[in-house]
Amino acid sequence: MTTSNVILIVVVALVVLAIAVVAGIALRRKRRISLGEQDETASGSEAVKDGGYRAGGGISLSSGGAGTAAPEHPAGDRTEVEGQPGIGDDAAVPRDSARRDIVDVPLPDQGTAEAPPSATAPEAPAEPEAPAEPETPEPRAPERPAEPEAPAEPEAPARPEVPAAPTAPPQERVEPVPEPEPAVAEEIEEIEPTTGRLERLRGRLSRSRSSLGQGLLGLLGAGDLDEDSWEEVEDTLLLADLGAATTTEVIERLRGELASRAVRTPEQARALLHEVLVDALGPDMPRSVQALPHGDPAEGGKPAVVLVVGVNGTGKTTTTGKLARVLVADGRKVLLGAADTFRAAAVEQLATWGGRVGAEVVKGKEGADPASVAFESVSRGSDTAVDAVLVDTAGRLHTKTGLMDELGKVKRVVEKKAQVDEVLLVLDATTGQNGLTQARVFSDVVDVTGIVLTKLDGTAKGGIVFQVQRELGVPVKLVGLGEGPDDLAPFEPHAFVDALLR
Ligand SMILES: Nc1nc2c(ncn2[C@@H]2O[C@H](COP(=O)(O)OP(=O)(O)OP(=O)(O)O)[C@@H](O)[C@H]2O)c(=O)[nH]1
Repeated sequence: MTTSNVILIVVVALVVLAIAVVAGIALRRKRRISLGEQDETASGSEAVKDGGYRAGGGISLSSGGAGTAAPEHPAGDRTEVEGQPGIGDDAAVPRDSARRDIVDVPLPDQGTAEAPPSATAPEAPAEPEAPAEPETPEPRAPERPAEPEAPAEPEAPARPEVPAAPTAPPQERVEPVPEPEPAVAEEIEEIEPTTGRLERLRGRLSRSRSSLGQGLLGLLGAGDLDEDSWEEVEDTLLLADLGAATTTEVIERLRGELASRAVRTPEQARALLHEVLVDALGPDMPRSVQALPHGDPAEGGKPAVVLVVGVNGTGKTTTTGKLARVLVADGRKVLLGAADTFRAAAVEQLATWGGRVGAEVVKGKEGADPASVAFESVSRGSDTAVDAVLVDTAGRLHTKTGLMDELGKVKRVVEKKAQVDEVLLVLDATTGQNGLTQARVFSDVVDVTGIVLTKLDGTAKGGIVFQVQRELGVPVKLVGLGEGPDDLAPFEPHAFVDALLR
């Protein structure tokens, strides 16, 4: 072999080696996204919006449409339908798959005497059948025995929903409620304007902001994103309670967009993250609270009816009181129905809220039938031409079939008198996944139309907002950000994400 041949072979070998090295680097670059270098000229990036928590308006109020229907589910799939979902449990089950419907479980009680809506209402004849269970709810603890899960065959037809004759009373038996006391004319407090509340309360989200917002920005802005980094992003989202399905969706979008948009700077990453998170919050979902009357009540219009439901201690009474303040601040006349008859203190608590804004409160005796209190509240509200009747119901464990049936009955009885415009489910954001399980059961029983997520000021898991909407297909309409009387804010996806990423 000549010297020139040897040189040729060496040169060829070096060229092949160089090609291999260049190809390897190129491949590796493709898998990594570098955000470390400043590259202001990178194309496709959008101007970074200032991350201010700006709530454009106050709490949006509207009149209910004809019949209150649960909103369409925004996601194609619904995950984790039974029990406690686990991390990584993303088996998709269609939302409309068969589910146990608690409303359809017939109650054994057969009494049908309607509570007279007012002293002048005609006496309702009681049906001869004896009630199979006491109508009066027992005190909260111990709960009354749960009714059988499955309907007993022979009892199914014994409870028609439609009265036999036009003059017949509603089929639900409700007990009379004493005449309501006139509103206590206390000094009416000054109420904070509803506009800009999210801005004012932004700091209350600091725990979620540091764990979710800052955590994500730290990861995305730190530099090269390899597989380990993406796993950390995933963990951050899961720990903030976004849920498996939303987490997967967010990560897939982030990966795709980061690659295709040539995002290079932390600011660009922040803008992208903002966009992806807002989109995951369904910014177009209807979020106005349907608490405005149908026509002018002074001229025969009907008041709006809002039911406030949820498990014990989530903040129902507080939210009812806060919402009353929002309405009064909007110049509305409000009546509060204290249908939480389990706990005398709850009635007094609501009466205090009512007194502070000059709203009449309809109360039942402790242990009275909550359906009759709700019915009387709506009757009284119509008679006194209020704009909105807000009915606070007792906290009930979603696992207690009897209590859930009772809630279904409250709604059905109210519907004999007026359309229920809004059913607000109050969820405690600090309870995480358990809140979702509750939400599903309540949705089945009373067609929840809006979520109020309370105690967001006390949790690092603000991501529950994403999951709750996805799972239920019901918009979060209001958020509770403190115990103060005006610490209730409208939920606005843009402002919320701004606050998280600031
Ligand atoms: N930090 C914080 N506390 C809240 C919020 N909303 C309600 N709370 C507190 O939660 C506690 C329970 O509130 P309630 O309104 O009594 O709850 P409830 O659901 O009516 O309770 P039950 O009638 O027992 O079912 C009270 O101490 C409230 O001040 C909130 O947004 N943030």
